[in-house]
Amino acid sequence: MSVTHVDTTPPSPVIEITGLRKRYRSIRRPGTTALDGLDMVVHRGQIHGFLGPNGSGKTTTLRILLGLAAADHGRMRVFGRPVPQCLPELSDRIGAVVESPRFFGSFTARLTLSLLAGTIGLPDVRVEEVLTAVGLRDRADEPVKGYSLGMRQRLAVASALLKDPDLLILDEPTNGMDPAGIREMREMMRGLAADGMTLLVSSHLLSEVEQLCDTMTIVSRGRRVTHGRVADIVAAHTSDSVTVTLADAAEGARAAEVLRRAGLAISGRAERVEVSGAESPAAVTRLLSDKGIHLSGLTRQAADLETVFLRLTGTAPVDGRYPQIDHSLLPPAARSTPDERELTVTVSEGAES
Ligand SMILES: Nc1ncnc2c1ncn2[C@@H]1O[C@H](COP(=O)(O)OP(=O)(O)OP(=O)(O)O)[C@@H](O)[C@H]1O
Repeated sequence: MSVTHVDTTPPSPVIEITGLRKRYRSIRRPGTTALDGLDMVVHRGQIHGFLGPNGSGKTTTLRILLGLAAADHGRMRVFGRPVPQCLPELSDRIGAVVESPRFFGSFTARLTLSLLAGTIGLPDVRVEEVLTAVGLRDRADEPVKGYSLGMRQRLAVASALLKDPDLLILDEPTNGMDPAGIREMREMMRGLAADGMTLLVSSHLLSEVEQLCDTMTIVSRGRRVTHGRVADIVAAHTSDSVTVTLADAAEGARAAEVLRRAGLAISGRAERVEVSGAESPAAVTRLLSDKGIHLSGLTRQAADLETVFLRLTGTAPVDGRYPQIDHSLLPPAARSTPDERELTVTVSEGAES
Protein backbone atom coordinates (compact mmCIF):
# COMPACT_ATOMS: atom_id res chain seq x y z
CA MET A 1 0.00 0.00 0.00
CA SER A 2 1.45 3.35 -0.93
CA VAL A 3 1.17 6.27 1.46
CA THR A 4 0.55 9.69 -0.01
CA HIS A 5 1.93 12.59 1.97
CA VAL A 6 -0.11 15.73 1.64
CA ASP A 7 1.93 18.86 2.14
CA THR A 8 -0.15 21.05 4.42
CA THR A 9 2.47 23.79 4.67
CA PRO A 10 0.85 27.00 3.45
CA PRO A 11 2.68 28.37 0.39
CA SER A 12 4.97 31.23 1.26
CA PRO A 13 3.73 34.63 0.13
CA VAL A 14 4.97 35.96 -3.19
CA ILE A 15 5.87 39.26 -1.50
CA GLU A 16 6.47 39.77 2.20
CA ILE A 17 7.57 43.15 3.51
CA THR A 18 8.12 43.83 7.20
CA GLY A 19 8.91 47.12 8.88
CA LEU A 20 10.23 48.92 5.82
CA ARG A 21 11.66 52.35 6.56
CA LYS A 22 13.07 54.93 4.21
CA ARG A 23 14.03 58.53 4.78
CA TYR A 24 15.13 60.77 1.94
CA ARG A 25 17.87 62.97 3.29
CA SER A 26 18.74 66.39 2.00
CA ILE A 27 21.64 68.67 2.86
CA ARG A 28 19.70 71.90 2.43
CA ARG A 29 16.13 70.93 3.37
CA PRO A 30 14.74 68.82 6.18
CA GLY A 31 14.54 65.19 5.10
CA THR A 32 11.33 63.33 4.26
CA THR A 33 10.22 60.10 5.89
CA ALA A 34 8.73 58.20 2.95
CA LEU A 35 8.29 54.84 4.69
CA ASP A 36 7.78 54.49 8.40
CA GLY A 37 7.61 50.77 9.16
CA LEU A 38 5.54 49.50 6.24
CA ASP A 39 4.25 45.91 6.22
CA MET A 40 2.75 44.18 3.19
CA VAL A 41 1.96 40.61 2.16
CA VAL A 42 0.89 39.49 -1.31
CA HIS A 43 -0.14 35.90 -1.95
CA ARG A 44 0.15 33.86 -5.13
CA GLY A 45 -2.45 34.43 -7.85
CA GLN A 46 -3.80 37.63 -6.33
CA ILE A 47 -4.25 40.99 -7.95
CA HIS A 48 -3.15 43.01 -4.96
CA GLY A 49 -3.93 46.73 -4.84
CA PHE A 50 -1.38 48.99 -3.17
CA LEU A 51 -3.53 51.96 -2.36
CA GLY A 52 -2.68 55.30 -0.82
CA PRO A 53 -2.91 59.02 -1.37
CA ASN A 54 -0.23 60.90 -3.28
CA GLY A 55 3.05 60.91 -1.40
CA SER A 56 2.15 58.00 0.86
CA GLY A 57 5.20 55.95 -0.15
CA LYS A 58 3.92 53.57 -2.83
CA THR A 59 6.53 54.31 -5.50
CA THR A 60 9.30 54.31 -2.91
CA THR A 61 8.21 50.85 -1.75
CA LEU A 62 8.14 49.46 -5.28
CA ARG A 63 11.52 50.99 -6.12
CA ILE A 64 13.07 49.45 -3.00
CA LEU A 65 11.47 46.09 -3.78
CA LEU A 66 13.05 46.16 -7.22
CA GLY A 67 16.46 47.24 -5.99
CA LEU A 68 16.19 50.74 -7.51
CA ALA A 69 16.57 52.37 -4.09
CA ALA A 70 17.83 51.14 -0.75
CA ALA A 71 15.84 50.91 2.48
CA ASP A 72 17.12 52.18 5.81
CA HIS A 73 15.53 49.29 7.72
CA GLY A 74 13.19 46.42 7.10
CA ARG A 75 12.95 42.96 5.68
CA MET A 76 11.66 41.95 2.25
CA ARG A 77 11.15 38.54 0.66
CA VAL A 78 10.00 37.75 -2.86
CA PHE A 79 9.09 34.13 -3.64
CA GLY A 80 10.49 33.35 -0.19
CA ARG A 81 13.97 34.70 -1.05
CA PRO A 82 15.44 37.76 0.68
CA VAL A 83 15.71 40.87 -1.44
CA PRO A 84 17.55 42.85 -2.57
CA GLN A 85 20.24 40.15 -2.04
CA CYS A 86 18.53 37.56 -4.26
CA LEU A 87 17.15 39.89 -6.94
CA PRO A 88 19.60 38.67 -9.62
CA GLU A 89 18.35 35.09 -9.31
CA LEU A 90 14.72 36.30 -9.28
CA SER A 91 14.93 38.73 -12.17
CA ASP A 92 13.40 36.33 -14.71
CA ARG A 93 10.36 35.88 -12.48
CA ILE A 94 9.60 39.57 -11.89
CA GLY A 95 8.30 42.05 -14.45
CA ALA A 96 7.76 45.68 -13.50
CA VAL A 97 6.74 49.07 -14.81
CA VAL A 98 7.63 51.53 -12.10
CA GLU A 99 9.44 54.43 -13.70
CA SER A 100 7.77 56.44 -16.48
CA PRO A 101 8.33 54.39 -19.60
CA ARG A 102 10.60 56.00 -22.18
CA PHE A 103 10.90 54.71 -25.73
CA PHE A 104 12.54 55.86 -28.93
CA GLY A 105 9.75 57.80 -30.64
CA SER A 106 10.73 56.83 -34.15
CA PHE A 107 10.77 53.09 -33.41
CA THR A 108 7.62 51.03 -33.74
CA ALA A 109 6.33 48.94 -30.84
CA ARG A 110 7.23 45.76 -32.72
CA LEU A 111 10.81 46.93 -33.31
CA THR A 112 11.15 48.16 -29.71
CA LEU A 113 10.02 44.82 -28.31
CA SER A 114 12.02 42.84 -30.83
CA LEU A 115 15.22 44.65 -29.79
CA LEU A 116 14.44 44.06 -26.12
CA ALA A 117 13.65 40.40 -26.77
CA GLY A 118 16.94 40.04 -28.64
CA THR A 119 18.94 41.34 -25.70
CA ILE A 120 17.54 38.59 -23.46
CA GLY A 121 17.67 35.90 -26.10
CA LEU A 122 13.95 35.53 -26.74
CA PRO A 123 12.52 34.66 -30.19
CA ASP A 124 10.31 37.07 -32.13
CA VAL A 125 7.32 34.83 -31.57
CA ARG A 126 7.37 36.02 -27.95
CA VAL A 127 7.06 39.62 -29.23
CA GLU A 128 3.86 38.67 -31.07
CA GLU A 129 2.51 36.98 -27.93
CA VAL A 130 3.02 40.03 -25.72
CA LEU A 131 1.66 42.40 -28.37
CA THR A 132 -1.48 40.29 -28.40
CA ALA A 133 -1.63 40.13 -24.60
CA VAL A 134 -1.64 43.93 -24.29
CA GLY A 135 -3.88 44.53 -27.31
CA LEU A 136 -1.31 46.43 -29.37
CA ARG A 137 -0.92 44.06 -32.29
CA ASP A 138 -3.00 46.16 -34.71
CA ARG A 139 -0.93 49.29 -34.03
CA ALA A 140 2.43 47.57 -33.59
CA ASP A 141 3.95 48.97 -36.79
CA GLU A 142 3.29 52.64 -36.00
CA PRO A 143 6.06 54.83 -34.54
CA VAL A 144 5.75 55.11 -30.77
CA LYS A 145 5.79 58.93 -30.92
CA GLY A 146 2.21 58.80 -32.24
CA TYR A 147 1.01 56.65 -29.35
CA SER A 148 -1.39 57.84 -26.68
CA LEU A 149 -0.39 57.61 -23.03
CA GLY A 150 -2.46 54.44 -22.68
CA MET A 151 -0.72 52.82 -25.64
CA ARG A 152 2.70 53.72 -24.23
CA GLN A 153 1.68 52.17 -20.91
CA ARG A 154 0.61 49.03 -22.69
CA LEU A 155 3.90 48.93 -24.56
CA ALA A 156 5.69 49.25 -21.22
CA VAL A 157 3.65 46.37 -19.82
CA ALA A 158 4.41 44.35 -22.95
CA SER A 159 8.13 44.86 -22.39
CA ALA A 160 7.74 43.72 -18.77
CA LEU A 161 5.88 40.62 -19.97
CA LEU A 162 8.51 39.51 -22.47
CA LYS A 163 10.23 37.15 -20.05
CA ASP A 164 6.85 35.72 -18.97
CA PRO A 165 7.20 36.67 -15.30
CA ASP A 166 5.32 35.07 -12.39
CA LEU A 167 4.98 38.45 -10.68
CA LEU A 168 4.09 41.73 -12.37
CA ILE A 169 4.51 45.02 -10.49
CA LEU A 170 2.80 48.09 -11.95
CA ASP A 171 2.98 51.59 -10.48
CA GLU A 172 -0.20 53.56 -11.20
CA PRO A 173 -0.70 51.81 -14.56
CA THR A 174 -3.81 53.82 -15.49
CA ASN A 175 -2.46 57.25 -14.54
CA GLY A 176 -3.55 59.85 -17.07
CA MET A 177 -5.62 57.41 -19.13
CA ASP A 178 -9.14 58.04 -20.38
CA PRO A 179 -11.99 55.77 -19.19
CA ALA A 180 -11.77 53.52 -22.27
CA GLY A 181 -8.02 53.07 -21.78
CA ILE A 182 -8.53 52.32 -18.08
CA ARG A 183 -11.11 49.67 -18.91
CA GLU A 184 -8.81 48.02 -21.47
CA MET A 185 -5.91 48.07 -19.03
CA ARG A 186 -8.10 46.52 -16.33
CA GLU A 187 -9.24 43.76 -18.65
CA MET A 188 -5.67 43.07 -19.67
CA MET A 189 -4.55 42.79 -16.02
CA ARG A 190 -7.47 40.46 -15.23
CA GLY A 191 -6.47 38.29 -18.19
CA LEU A 192 -2.90 38.01 -16.90
CA ALA A 193 -4.13 37.05 -13.42
CA ALA A 194 -6.48 34.48 -14.94
CA ASP A 195 -3.40 32.89 -16.54
CA GLY A 196 -1.85 32.53 -13.06
CA MET A 197 0.28 35.66 -12.74
CA THR A 198 0.45 37.53 -9.42
CA LEU A 199 0.00 41.28 -9.81
CA LEU A 200 0.88 44.12 -7.45
CA VAL A 201 -0.75 47.31 -8.71
CA SER A 202 -0.41 50.70 -7.03
CA SER A 203 -3.13 53.31 -7.26
CA HIS A 204 -4.50 56.30 -5.41
CA LEU A 205 -8.09 55.51 -6.43
CA LEU A 206 -10.11 53.19 -4.23
CA SER A 207 -12.79 52.79 -6.90
CA GLU A 208 -10.16 51.51 -9.34
CA VAL A 209 -8.71 49.05 -6.82
CA GLU A 210 -12.19 47.88 -5.94
CA GLN A 211 -12.96 47.07 -9.56
CA LEU A 212 -9.70 45.26 -10.23
CA CYS A 213 -8.16 43.76 -7.12
CA ASP A 214 -8.86 40.76 -4.88
CA THR A 215 -6.88 42.06 -1.94
CA MET A 216 -5.27 45.33 -0.98
CA THR A 217 -2.92 47.13 1.34
CA ILE A 218 -3.89 50.69 2.17
CA VAL A 219 -0.98 52.90 3.07
CA SER A 220 -0.86 56.38 4.52
CA ARG A 221 2.28 58.38 5.36
CA GLY A 222 4.48 55.37 4.82
CA ARG A 223 2.53 53.00 7.05
CA ARG A 224 -0.06 50.35 6.43
CA VAL A 225 -3.43 51.41 7.74
CA THR A 226 -5.32 48.30 6.75
CA HIS A 227 -5.10 45.26 4.49
CA GLY A 228 -7.12 42.24 3.47
CA ARG A 229 -9.72 41.24 0.94
CA VAL A 230 -11.10 44.30 -0.82
CA ALA A 231 -14.71 43.13 -0.35
CA ASP A 232 -14.15 42.56 3.39
CA ILE A 233 -12.61 45.98 3.93
CA VAL A 234 -15.38 47.72 2.03
CA ALA A 235 -18.04 45.68 3.87
CA ALA A 236 -16.45 46.44 7.25
CA HIS A 237 -16.86 50.12 6.52
CA THR A 238 -20.28 49.92 4.90
CA SER A 239 -22.92 51.80 6.78
CA ASP A 240 -25.38 49.62 8.70
CA SER A 241 -28.27 51.68 7.33
CA VAL A 242 -31.01 50.27 5.17
CA THR A 243 -33.76 52.02 3.27
CA VAL A 244 -37.18 50.37 3.36
CA THR A 245 -39.84 51.24 0.83
CA LEU A 246 -43.50 50.86 1.74
CA ALA A 247 -46.65 50.84 -0.39
CA ASP A 248 -47.55 54.48 0.41
CA ALA A 249 -46.87 57.35 2.79
CA ALA A 250 -49.41 56.14 5.40
CA GLU A 251 -47.76 52.72 5.53
CA GLY A 252 -44.39 54.51 5.69
CA ALA A 253 -45.53 56.45 8.77
CA ARG A 254 -46.72 53.21 10.47
CA ALA A 255 -43.43 51.48 9.68
CA ALA A 256 -41.42 54.43 11.00
CA GLU A 257 -43.38 54.33 14.26
CA VAL A 258 -42.84 50.57 14.73
CA LEU A 259 -39.12 50.86 14.06
CA ARG A 260 -38.72 53.92 16.29
CA ARG A 261 -40.42 52.05 19.15
CA ALA A 262 -37.95 49.22 18.62
CA GLY A 263 -35.18 51.70 19.39
CA LEU A 264 -33.89 52.21 15.84
CA ALA A 265 -32.89 55.57 14.37
CA ILE A 266 -35.27 56.66 11.65
CA SER A 267 -34.99 59.30 8.96
CA GLY A 268 -36.55 59.90 5.56
CA ARG A 269 -40.21 60.41 4.96
CA ALA A 270 -43.33 59.28 3.14
CA GLU A 271 -42.99 55.75 1.77
CA ARG A 272 -39.16 55.63 1.99
CA VAL A 273 -37.83 55.16 5.51
CA GLU A 274 -34.12 55.07 6.34
CA VAL A 275 -33.25 52.90 9.30
CA SER A 276 -29.96 52.60 11.12
CA GLY A 277 -28.78 50.65 14.11
CA ALA A 278 -30.53 47.39 13.17
CA GLU A 279 -28.72 44.13 13.81
CA SER A 280 -29.36 43.09 10.20
CA PRO A 281 -31.70 43.88 7.30
CA ALA A 282 -33.60 40.68 8.23
CA ALA A 283 -34.28 42.10 11.71
CA VAL A 284 -35.98 45.12 10.12
CA THR A 285 -38.11 42.91 7.89
CA ARG A 286 -39.12 40.76 10.88
CA LEU A 287 -40.08 43.73 13.06
CA LEU A 288 -42.35 45.07 10.36
CA SER A 289 -43.92 41.80 9.28
CA ASP A 290 -44.74 41.01 12.93
CA LYS A 291 -46.95 44.11 12.82
CA GLY A 292 -48.50 43.12 9.50
CA ILE A 293 -46.52 45.71 7.53
CA HIS A 294 -45.16 44.44 4.23
CA LEU A 295 -42.24 46.00 2.40
CA SER A 296 -42.12 46.78 -1.28
CA GLY A 297 -38.34 47.02 -1.11
CA LEU A 298 -35.27 47.07 1.11
CA THR A 299 -31.82 48.28 0.11
CA ARG A 300 -28.63 48.39 2.08
CA GLN A 301 -27.00 51.78 1.78
CA ALA A 302 -23.83 51.42 -0.26
CA ALA A 303 -20.52 52.43 1.24
CA ASP A 304 -19.24 55.71 -0.03
CA LEU A 305 -15.90 54.32 -1.08
CA GLU A 306 -14.03 57.56 -1.17
CA THR A 307 -15.25 58.34 2.35
CA VAL A 308 -13.98 54.94 3.51
CA PHE A 309 -10.62 55.65 1.94
CA LEU A 310 -10.40 59.13 3.45
CA ARG A 311 -11.42 57.81 6.83
CA LEU A 312 -8.71 55.16 6.69
CA THR A 313 -5.94 57.28 5.26
CA GLY A 314 -6.98 60.48 7.01
CA THR A 315 -6.05 59.06 10.40
CA ALA A 316 -3.00 60.96 11.52
CA PRO A 317 -0.24 58.49 12.36
CA VAL A 318 1.93 59.49 15.29
CA ASP A 319 5.66 59.57 14.55
CA GLY A 320 7.56 56.85 16.31
CA ARG A 321 4.49 54.65 16.85
CA TYR A 322 4.82 51.82 14.45
CA PRO A 323 2.99 50.32 12.70
CA GLN A 324 -0.39 51.94 12.56
CA ILE A 325 -2.63 49.07 11.59
CA ASP A 326 -6.35 48.80 11.81
CA HIS A 327 -6.28 45.61 13.92
CA SER A 328 -10.04 45.22 13.81
CA LEU A 329 -9.80 44.18 10.18
CA LEU A 330 -7.04 41.63 10.57
CA PRO A 331 -7.77 37.92 10.87
CA PRO A 332 -7.02 36.83 14.48
CA ALA A 333 -3.91 34.87 13.43
CA ALA A 334 -2.40 37.96 11.87
CA ARG A 335 -2.89 40.15 14.93
CA SER A 336 0.14 40.95 16.97
CA THR A 337 1.22 43.88 19.00
CA PRO A 338 3.43 46.49 17.40
CA ASP A 339 6.17 45.46 19.82
CA GLU A 340 6.05 41.83 18.69
CA ARG A 341 6.31 42.95 15.09
CA GLU A 342 9.22 45.25 15.82
CA LEU A 343 11.23 42.23 16.94
CA THR A 344 11.06 40.67 13.47
CA VAL A 345 12.68 43.64 11.77
CA THR A 346 16.20 43.27 10.53
CA VAL A 347 18.38 46.10 9.36
CA SER A 348 19.75 46.27 5.87
CA GLU A 349 22.81 48.37 5.34
CA GLY A 350 23.55 50.89 2.63
CA ALA A 351 20.94 53.61 2.27
CA GLU A 352 20.65 55.55 -0.92
CA SER A 353 18.76 58.82 -1.12
N1 LIG B 1 13.92 61.09 -4.60
C1 LIG B 1 13.26 61.67 -3.60
N2 LIG B 1 13.86 62.61 -2.83
C2 LIG B 1 13.23 63.20 -1.81
N3 LIG B 1 11.96 62.92 -1.45
C3 LIG B 1 11.29 61.99 -2.17
C4 LIG B 1 11.91 61.34 -3.28
N4 LIG B 1 11.01 60.45 -3.81
C5 LIG B 1 9.88 60.57 -3.06
N5 LIG B 1 10.05 61.49 -2.08
C6 LIG B 1 9.07 61.85 -1.06
O1 LIG B 1 8.74 60.67 -0.35
C7 LIG B 1 7.35 60.65 -0.06
C8 LIG B 1 6.73 59.38 -0.68
O2 LIG B 1 6.80 59.53 -2.10
P1 LIG B 1 6.34 58.37 -3.09
O3 LIG B 1 6.61 58.86 -4.48
O4 LIG B 1 6.93 57.10 -2.67
O5 LIG B 1 4.76 58.33 -2.82
P2 LIG B 1 3.58 57.76 -3.71
O6 LIG B 1 2.60 57.18 -2.77
O7 LIG B 1 4.12 56.89 -4.78
O8 LIG B 1 3.00 59.09 -4.34
P3 LIG B 1 2.32 59.33 -5.78
O9 LIG B 1 0.99 58.65 -5.74
O10 LIG B 1 2.20 60.82 -5.84
O11 LIG B 1 3.25 58.77 -6.82
C9 LIG B 1 6.77 61.94 -0.60
O12 LIG B 1 6.73 62.86 0.46
C10 LIG B 1 7.78 62.35 -1.65
O13 LIG B 1 7.79 63.75 -1.78
